[in-house]
Amino acid sequence: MPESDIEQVFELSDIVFHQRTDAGEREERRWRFLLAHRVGAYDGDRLVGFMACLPLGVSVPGGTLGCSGVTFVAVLPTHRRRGVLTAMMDRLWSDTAERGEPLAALYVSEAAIYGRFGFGAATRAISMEVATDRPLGLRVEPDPGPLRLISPADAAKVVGPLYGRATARRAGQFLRDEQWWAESVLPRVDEEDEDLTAPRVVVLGEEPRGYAVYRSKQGDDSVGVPGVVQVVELEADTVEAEAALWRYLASVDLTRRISCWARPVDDPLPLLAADPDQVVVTRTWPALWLRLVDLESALTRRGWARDVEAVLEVRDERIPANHGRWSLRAGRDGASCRRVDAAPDLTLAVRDLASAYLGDTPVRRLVAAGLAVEHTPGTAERLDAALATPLAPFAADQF
Ligand SMILES: CC(=O)SCCNC(=O)CCNC(=O)[C@H](O)C(C)(C)COP(=O)(O)OP(=O)(O)OC[C@H]1O[C@@H](n2cnc3c(N)ncnc32)[C@H](O)[C@@H]1OP(=O)(O)O
Repeated sequence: MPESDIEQVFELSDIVFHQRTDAGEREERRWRFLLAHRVGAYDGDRLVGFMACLPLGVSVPGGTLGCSGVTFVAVLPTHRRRGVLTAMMDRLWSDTAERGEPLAALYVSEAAIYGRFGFGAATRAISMEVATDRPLGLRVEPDPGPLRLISPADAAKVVGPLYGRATARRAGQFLRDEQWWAESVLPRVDEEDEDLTAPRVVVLGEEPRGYAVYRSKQGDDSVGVPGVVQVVELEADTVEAEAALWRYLASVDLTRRISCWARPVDDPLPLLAADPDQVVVTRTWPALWLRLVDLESALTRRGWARDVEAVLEVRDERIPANHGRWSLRAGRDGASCRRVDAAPDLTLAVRDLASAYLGDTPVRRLVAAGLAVEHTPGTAERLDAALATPLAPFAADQF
């Protein structure tokens, strides 16, 4: 879709998402569309469908892979249920193959939409609330290093390497450049809640060992509304550094609550809290949805924790190049994956393989649910051991 049609995208998305994007906001949001591969569907000259595919890199066990970050999917209400989204998805598969991106990922508006296109929920996130009307007691000694607030403009330089290390440790994280830090992680205004302050970046240690990005909101005691610290992200090299950052966030004056929209399911804070009632996990939700667009490449270019050999029969109704039987030989020294006619050890749909790919959903659970069929007993267990990751997969970035 040509750049000159970006204005039409705003008109389309305002209708579809029931919003009004004024001229200033359009200017601020343009960067994403300029960065993206844009797929448009037209009726005459009129844009009736749109999808933005951001050229991203995502961490997988042992490395990073090219990944199309699909966002702003919209079809005019007058043109829905005629196959416009389906046609745009088909275009995405051929484009990503050309660009050499083996993966695509998205966040859903409605969970029922994307399974049919081969996407599976591949990471989960938790939302947490921390009561900070009293001191936050922790069961480890926080890192005593100095804390300093830095300008968001310096974030990429100062904490970028820390984020890079966190990305290498945990699958599902997206690579960032300076533009991504500035526009996506640290935009001045929060699109969801304009009462939140601009983001603050607090850094622990002269040689940074951890950082947190947060916004805050003034409370109103006269009506019993507490001031809130909203954590955007927090990364640290050690649990002591993590504890120091939580203690700081819990001690911000004139606030009585920390709210976190998305944290990894293995976030240590609920375990660290001396009073577990102070830290409440309010929700666990399927977060990033993944699509293995190039199955062979996706399977051979991730690291494997253990040796495994199996013939996988993968059902993929949308991408014929993936559909069929694959002999997977994987282990710590690498992996190969080639087409075979041999009898399968395990049969599953590509969307379910995507859910297992970053180590989130165990294949054994898919078998127990009747979504994968184990022809050779023990295959699911061996696959799970090989797919396992030390940390739960998680993406801090939303797009
Ligand atoms: C990653 C993101 O950007 S999430 C944001 C997604 N966008 C929205 O929710 C905005 C509002 N909705 C829309 O713009 C459109 O309805 C879309 C994009 C969800 C669907 O576009 P359409 O062109 O209508 O989809 P299309 O006609 O290709 O439908 C394909 C299949 O998906 C199904 N489908 C489409 N939307 C939905 C839905 N909301 N829930 C369940 N199934 C759905 C269709 O029924 C169809 O199935 P079928 O072939 O068995 O009949």
